[in-house]
Amino acid sequence: MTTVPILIAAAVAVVTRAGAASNPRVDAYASFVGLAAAGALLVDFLLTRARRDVDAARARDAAGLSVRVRLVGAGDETEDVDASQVKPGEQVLVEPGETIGVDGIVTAGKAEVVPFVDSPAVITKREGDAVVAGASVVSGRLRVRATFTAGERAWVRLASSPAARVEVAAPLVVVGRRMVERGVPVAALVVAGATYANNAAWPDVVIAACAGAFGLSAVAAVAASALAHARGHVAAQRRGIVYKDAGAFDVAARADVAVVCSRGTILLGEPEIVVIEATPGREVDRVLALAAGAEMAAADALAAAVLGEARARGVRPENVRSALVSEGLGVTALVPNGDKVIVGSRAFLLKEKVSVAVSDARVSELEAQGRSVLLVALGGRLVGLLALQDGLRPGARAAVQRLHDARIEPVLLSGEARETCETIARALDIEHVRPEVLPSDRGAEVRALADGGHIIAAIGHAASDDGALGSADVSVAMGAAGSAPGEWGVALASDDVRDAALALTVPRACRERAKSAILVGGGAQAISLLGIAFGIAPPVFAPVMGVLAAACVLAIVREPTQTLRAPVPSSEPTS
Ligand SMILES: Nc1ncnc2c1ncn2[C@@H]1O[C@H](COP(=O)(O)OP(=O)(O)OP(=O)(O)O)[C@@H](O)[C@H]1O
Ligand SMILES: [Zn+2]
Repeated sequence: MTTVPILIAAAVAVVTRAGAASNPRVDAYASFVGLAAAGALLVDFLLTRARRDVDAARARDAAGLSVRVRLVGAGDETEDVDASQVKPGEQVLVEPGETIGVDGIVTAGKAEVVPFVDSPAVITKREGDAVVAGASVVSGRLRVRATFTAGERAWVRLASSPAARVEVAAPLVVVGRRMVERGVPVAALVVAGATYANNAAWPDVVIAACAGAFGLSAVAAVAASALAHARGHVAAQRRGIVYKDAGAFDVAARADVAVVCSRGTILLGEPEIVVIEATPGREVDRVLALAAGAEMAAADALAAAVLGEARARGVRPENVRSALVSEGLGVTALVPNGDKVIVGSRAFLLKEKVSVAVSDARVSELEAQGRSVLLVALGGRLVGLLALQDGLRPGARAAVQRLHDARIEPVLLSGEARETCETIARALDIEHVRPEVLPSDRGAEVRALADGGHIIAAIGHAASDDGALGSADVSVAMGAAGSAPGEWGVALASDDVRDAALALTVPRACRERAKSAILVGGGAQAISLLGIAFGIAPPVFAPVMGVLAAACVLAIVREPTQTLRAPVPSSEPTS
């Protein structure tokens, strides 16, 4: 973008000097050529130097993945090979102290794993979980079936092919680059036309056109915006955040609403029974026995809590048959004498035509404390209730704060009762809740949020929250890095909701800085173009402005944002 005008201007300078009637302005031509060449070289040097941190980080990432792995052969014997030689579908064994060399799904074993290179966390991985190359086993042993290998591994996928890099393929950068490419000839023509209209001699016209087309400011602006994207991507990767492609990075950067799925995302997903009550004339143990009998058919966290409580109290679950689970509502079953037992939400009991009015006040009270209430009915009558309390996950509050700071509106989406949801939301400083949404309705609920012209991100777990994740503009799937991509725009190697927030706020901050750089550089380009076209500024104004603009835009994108630099506490109080 800068070389052609310099070469043309140099040719003009040489020709006019050699000309019989030597042009008195040839010195001015020469100084433009000299300054333009020096400016272009200087800016190129500055850009290369500014990129060094990104290049170094990527080289480190790639190096961290070149490890030896134990490939499992046909007869279960293992063979030491280079990680890059493993093919998708093959299995590797990973033992304590070893790095997992491929992305994959755990097929056997259980281990404590550092989920990604440089991660401060240790999380448990077991059969069915996804792991990402670069993770390492602390204790235990894993067998992993490779999903992605060599240059397709999550950690290096976007860096290994130059065209796929976020800083090359990000829409903002692509548009900037195109504007520069198309703008240069236009600028040359405009300046040539304006100068010619002023009756200037032909060498003056050409030199002015070259100065007008000398797009150093614009080139620097686009390079700086690309650098902002590259830095954002590297910084996110340092937190175990994997973007599917540059497009996902861009949508994450533009999302202004984050739908947060509650259980397992901001709640621990380990509810405990804190209250069991029986209606007059009934026994608490009987209520628990009935609930536990029915819950044997359910497989979620609430069911696990009920069964755990029964076991802890030595209560034998009622012997039930024909159990029927209604997702997001409750369970029904038949006790031996044929009476129907119903365990579930207030809405579920109403649907099953059980009168719950007597418990309304108590249910509200418990829900106002943020508890989930399960009502228990037998033979069409309410017999008792259970209340469960789930803790907030470490970092939930910090994650919400981060979203607010980045002007991303968090929305809590949950199957829980309104009161319960609002209490949890209040504890986290979330204003908007979408309570009592059945799992099958979550996709529609997410789409409805997008109707206001918002760009919606959803944060949750791949298995339990796929309804919400699948309908968002960009989905952040926790703990999913290494699994088959294509499904989720963003996959986290960690299971930390703070990283989920960073997956949105980091690209957003980078995109903002990239935009500022384009504005500043573009503005400088316009000023030098107009100044030269109207004969207000001499041609050398263009390279001088270009160097200044380059210094400015590099400063704009240099500092990592606070979100990137702030040390993340490894734990915070959970209540
Ligand atoms: N196993 C169960 N037994 C009885 N009732 C249940 C059960 N599972 C869910 N429910 C009822 O359905 C409501 C919503 O549950 P759902 O599974 O949709 O949400 P959740 O898993 O509690 O949390 P999240 O909002 O993150 O999805 C619960 O509050 C409860 O009343
Ligand atoms: Zn807000």
